[in-house]
Parts: sequence; C-alpha cells; structure tokens
Amino acid sequence: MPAIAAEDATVVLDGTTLLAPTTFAVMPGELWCLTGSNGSGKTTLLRAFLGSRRLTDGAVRVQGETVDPARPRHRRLIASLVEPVPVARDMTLREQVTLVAASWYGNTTTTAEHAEEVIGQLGLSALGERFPSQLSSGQLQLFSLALTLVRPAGAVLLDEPERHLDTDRVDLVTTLLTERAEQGTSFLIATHETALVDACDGVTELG
Ligand SMILES: Nc1ncnc2c1ncn2[C@@H]1O[C@H](COP(=O)(O)OP(=O)(O)OP(=O)(O)O)[C@@H](O)[C@H]1O
Repeated sequence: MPAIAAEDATVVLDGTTLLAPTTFAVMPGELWCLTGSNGSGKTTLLRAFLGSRRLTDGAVRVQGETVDPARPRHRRLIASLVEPVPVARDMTLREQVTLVAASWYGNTTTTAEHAEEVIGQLGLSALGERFPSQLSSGQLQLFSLALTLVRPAGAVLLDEPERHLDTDRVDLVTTLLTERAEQGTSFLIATHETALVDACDGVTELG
C-alpha cells in the first residue's frame, strides 16, 4: 500500500484552479518531490493532505486513509513543516527540541539523547543554548526542521525545506532526509531545489 497517495486531487475555488488534477503514489521509505512553478499548487496539495485545504475532486490518502488531524493515530503518523512551527521566545533551542521529543517519547535520558542527535544532524549543536531571537533565518529554518524531525512519523510533509539555507546546509538536510527515508519514513517535499530533486525517488511536476 502506498504511504502517501493522491488520486486526481483537485482544488477549484470560485472558478479558479488552485490545483489541477494530480495523481501519484509514494511507497514506504520513498522520498518524493513536488516541483512546479510559483502558484502551481504545491502548498495547496500539502495542505490537502493535512486536512486544512478541502479538495473539490479526487482524494489524498496517507496509509490508505483520509487524514483527520483530530485523530491521535493520524497525528502520530504525520509530521509536517508546511505552516510555520510555533516557537517559544523564552526557551532555548535545545530545550524546545527536547520538549517536543519528550511529549512523544517521554521525558527520559534516551529522549534527551535523541533530541541531541537530531540537533547535531542539523548542525545546530553549538547553538543549543540560544533563544530563537538569537538565530539567523537559515538557523531558524534548521531549528524548525529539528522540531519537525525529532518526533515520530511514518510520513513527513515538507514545504520548501531549503528555505533560507546555503548550499552546504541544503546538502546536510538532503543527507538527513535520505537517511530517514532509508530507515522507512516516507517524504513528500515541495521544493525548488535541484539537489533535493536529484536525491528523490520520484518527482511529480505540477502545473
Ligand atoms: N486563499 C486563496 N484564495 C485564492 N487563491 C489562492 C489562495 N491560496 C492560494 N491561492 C492560489 O492557488 C494557487 C496555488 O498556490 P500554492 O501556494 O499552492 O502554489 P505553490 O506551488 O506552493 O507556489 P510557490 O512555489 O510560490 O510556493 C496560486 O495561484 C495561488 O495564487
């Protein structure tokens, strides 16, 4: 069964097509990219998977089911960085990543080690004691990715994870996502970044 699938997924609003009929299937452990010009419907499609944008035709499914964010099982299944992740102004980067990890895995030493590992994988170890206001735009993006990737998920939806990142950081993120995919996580990634597209198992071009 595909982990993430769209069947003729379509969004039309007041006679304007936001998303033309789109079909694809992402198998478990695959990294899948959505490409296309500005306004071609990538974010609209990701929002449809999260239940925040209603389709006018077709269907989108995660592990064979329409996503209902109110269901705890679906919340555990899907992690996303599509809308901005809320951050606390008065907690350090390390405290926040560890808190999110602890909310899913429990407050244990192993959880703290897992959080530290993700912080390290995203090149943020030296910034662990910083507050969000003390981070650059690219560092904030890496922090948002850490908050997204530190929690359990069978499917991860990302909207332009390359935002604000330099070439080395794009490579870092691409390596991490590829490793996670090899461990079984499925990814659907809207992107304009060639390096990410090159690493993908499949690409759907919108528009
Ligand atoms: N609330 C809305 N009302 C009307 N049209 C909208 C609304 N939100 C988005 N759109 C339109 O829907 C289309 C798809 O937008 P979407 O954000 O999905 O594109 P995208 O492929 O993610 O673009 P980008 O590469 O610029 O991020 C665009 O033409 C946009 O103008």
